[in-house]
Amino acid sequence: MNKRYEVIIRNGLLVCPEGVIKADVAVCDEKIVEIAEEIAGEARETIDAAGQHVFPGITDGHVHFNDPGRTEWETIATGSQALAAGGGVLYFDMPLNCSPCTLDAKTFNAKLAVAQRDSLVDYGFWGGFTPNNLDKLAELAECGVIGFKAFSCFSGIDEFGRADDYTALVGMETLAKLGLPLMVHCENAEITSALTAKALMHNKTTVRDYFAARPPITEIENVARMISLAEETGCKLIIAHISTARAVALVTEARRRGVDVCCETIGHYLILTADDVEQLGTVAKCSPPIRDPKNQAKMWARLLNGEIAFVSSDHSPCDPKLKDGEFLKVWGGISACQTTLPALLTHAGHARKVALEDIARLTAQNVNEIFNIPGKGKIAVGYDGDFALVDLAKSFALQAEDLFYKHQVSPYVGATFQGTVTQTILRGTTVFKHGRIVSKPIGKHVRPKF
Ligand SMILES: NC(=O)N[C@H]1NC(=O)NC1=O
Ligand SMILES: [Zn+2]
Ligand SMILES: [Zn+2]
Repeated sequence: MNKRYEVIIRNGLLVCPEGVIKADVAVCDEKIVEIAEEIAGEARETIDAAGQHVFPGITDGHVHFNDPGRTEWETIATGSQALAAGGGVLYFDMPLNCSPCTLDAKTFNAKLAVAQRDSLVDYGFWGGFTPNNLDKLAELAECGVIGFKAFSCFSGIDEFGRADDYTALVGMETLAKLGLPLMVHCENAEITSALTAKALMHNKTTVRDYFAARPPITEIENVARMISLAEETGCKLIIAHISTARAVALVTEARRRGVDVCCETIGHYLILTADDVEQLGTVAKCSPPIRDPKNQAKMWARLLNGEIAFVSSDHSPCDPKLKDGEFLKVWGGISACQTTLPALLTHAGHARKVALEDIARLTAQNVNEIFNIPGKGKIAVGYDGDFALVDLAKSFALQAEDLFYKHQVSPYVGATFQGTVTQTILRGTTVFKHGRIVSKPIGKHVRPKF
C-alpha cells in the first residue's frame, strides 16, 4: 500500500546543505520525513515545484517589530507577514523598540502573549542587557530567550540604557554561567556622542555630517573592546550588524585564537553604499552607517570567505513622520525584513555566483546552529517542514504596495531583484503564496536547547 503524507513538494530543486538536488520532499506532523528522487505515495497536499528552487525557509536573527507598545511603527502581525513574504519562517525579535522593553519575565511574557496571538511565523526573543537589569538575566534565560542584546552607544530609546564597560564585564560573567550569547551593537559611545554633539553645535546635520560623526574607528575600537571582555569572561559574543571589513578581521583573528565570537551583517551593508544613502535620504539612515564601496568590496570578500556567520535584516522601522527632517536628527533604522532573500539571491547568487547552499547557510542554517535551535534551518529529514519556494528566473521591481510592513517604505522600493519568492511554507502549512498571506497566525515560540 502506498504511504500517505501530509505534504509532498515534487519536482523542485532542493537547496540542501550538501548542494542543490532535484528531489521530492515529504512532510508529516510538521517535519520532513523523506527526501528522495521520486517519492511514491500520496499526500493531502501536493505542491508542484517544477522549475523552482526550494530553499529552507529563512530565519531572521535580528528584527525590531516594536510590539507591544510602539505598534504605530510596526507590529508582530505585519512584521511576521512581511517576513513570510520574503521566504521567512522564524525571527528573533529584539528587546527594543517595543514598550516596555524586554528586560524581565513580566515584559517578556507581555510580548509572548502578543506573538502567540498575532505571529504568522515562528519566533524567538532576545532579552535586554542594560545597567538596570543585570539581576534579571537569569529570569529571562528561564523564559527561553535565545540570547541577550546590549548597546555600547546610545540605543535611541531612553529606557534601554547603554552597557558601559563595567556592565558589559559583569553581565558577561553572568551570561558565561548561563550559557547564552551576548550580541552587542558596537559603536564607541564617547566618540559617537562627542562627534554628534559637535556636529549639532555647528548645525552640521547633512548625510555626510552623519557619516563623519560615526566613523569606522568607532566600530573597530568597540569590537576590539568587546572581544577582550568576552575572552576574559568566556561569554559567547556575537557582533551585531558588522559594517566594516576591519572589524570582521578582528573577529576572525579572535576566533582563530579560541575566543567564542562571531558576527552578523545586514543586507544593506552589502548592497547599498554611502553614495546611495545620499541619493535615497533618511529612509536609508541606520547605525552604524552604510560605508563606502571600498569597504563594501572587502566585506564581500570576507563574507565569501566564511568570516561572517549570518545575514539578518535589522528591520527597524518607525513612524514615517520620524524620518522627516534633518538627516543627523531623524530616526536611524531601515525596513528590510521582506527583502533579505531576494537581495542575496540578486547580489550574492546572481552577481557574484555564490552557491545557493551558501546563501541558505547564511540565511537559515548557521543562525539556528549558533543559537542551538533544534529542528530549524535546513532541508533534512527530522527538521521542520519550512520552505521558501523561489523562481530564480523571475525578476521583479519592488513596489511600495508589495510591502507588508505597517508602513510601505523601504530604501529598496524601485530596486530590481532577480529571484521571486512564490510560496512560503511553515511546518508544512503554506503561509504565503503568489503575493498573498494565506494563513492565520500559526507561529510558535522557539527556545534554545541545552
Ligand atoms: N533602536 C534601534 O532599533 N536601533 C537600530 N537602528 C539602527 O539603524 N541601528 C540600530 O541598532
Ligand atoms: Zn544595533
Ligand atoms: Zn537592531
